[in-house]
Amino acid sequence: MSSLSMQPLPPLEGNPKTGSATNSRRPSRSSTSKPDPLSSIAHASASRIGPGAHPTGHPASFASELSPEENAKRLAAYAAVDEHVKDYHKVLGIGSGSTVPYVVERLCQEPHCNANSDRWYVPTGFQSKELIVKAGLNLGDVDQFPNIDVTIDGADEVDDDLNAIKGGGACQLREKVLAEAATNFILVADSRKDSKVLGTNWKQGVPIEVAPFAWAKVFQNLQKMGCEKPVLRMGKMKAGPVVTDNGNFVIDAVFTESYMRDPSELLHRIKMLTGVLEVGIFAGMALAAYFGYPDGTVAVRWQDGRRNKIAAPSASDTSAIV
Ligand SMILES: O=C(CO)[C@H](O)[C@H](O)COP(=O)(O)O
Repeated sequence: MSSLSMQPLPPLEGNPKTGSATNSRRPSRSSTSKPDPLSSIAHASASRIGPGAHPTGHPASFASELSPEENAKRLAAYAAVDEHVKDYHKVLGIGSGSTVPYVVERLCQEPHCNANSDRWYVPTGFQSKELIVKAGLNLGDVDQFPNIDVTIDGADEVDDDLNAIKGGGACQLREKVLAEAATNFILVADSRKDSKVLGTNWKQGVPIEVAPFAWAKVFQNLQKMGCEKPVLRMGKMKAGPVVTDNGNFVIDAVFTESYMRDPSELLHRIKMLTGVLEVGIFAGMALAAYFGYPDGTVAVRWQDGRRNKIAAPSASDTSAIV
């Protein structure tokens, strides 16, 4: 994961105890009225939605400063938003990782920003919640919006059939719920994630979210399935394992190529292990995947096998989208 997604973010405004975000510009209700079920949600303020909002934290002139890899992520994200988000879409799912900030960035630009005042954004975890709140967008949750128009998310690797490995950021449980809830689930990534068979470039294994007390049993069962060396993912700058946004552990499990050639079967076998909450194999879920290339082009692969390429924007186009 790039440092972009790992930048420490300032705390949310709002109730410091609950961590709930509030927008001070929202009209206040009288104290006699019923509690507002949406009071913990950051409401968009027209003045905060628009080209000025930069969820990535970059100033407006950052385009020329991006590395080719970062620019590739940005182009993929922009192309996906431009092709799949329509003004009439009122609920969007926002994924996790270092590519997704560019999705939010695009959504805060003309013409997309014009639809933001009555659109709800559902995050896949802490990071995307912060992106949504900091951009001044309406924050929702999947229990309010079990049907999402479009979810756009990153990927660790995508195979020829658009099966994906996700969970490099340990968000796969919420990511899968939002992928399933979406009418259209779209992946965005740089070209390094584009592969024929899962496990070719992503060597870390399949991320598996497990109930903490069950991790050793799942570990043992993964070994019985043929995973030689499952790894309990450990925290960085923290003693002990990574704890997900849902309070669980993650095991990364490498499987042989023959397993990886049938990701659907592998997903179902792992999911059946007691103690497993979700598996970072997204089989047959994505409608399309957008891969940005360092030369400025974007390759698009579709669920039905179609492929197309979006040409690199000209210098004038690039300045227009910043
Ligand atoms: O699945 C994820 C987090 O759980 C991410 O979407 C995935 O790791 C891709 O991240 P990035 O865009 O930083 O490469």
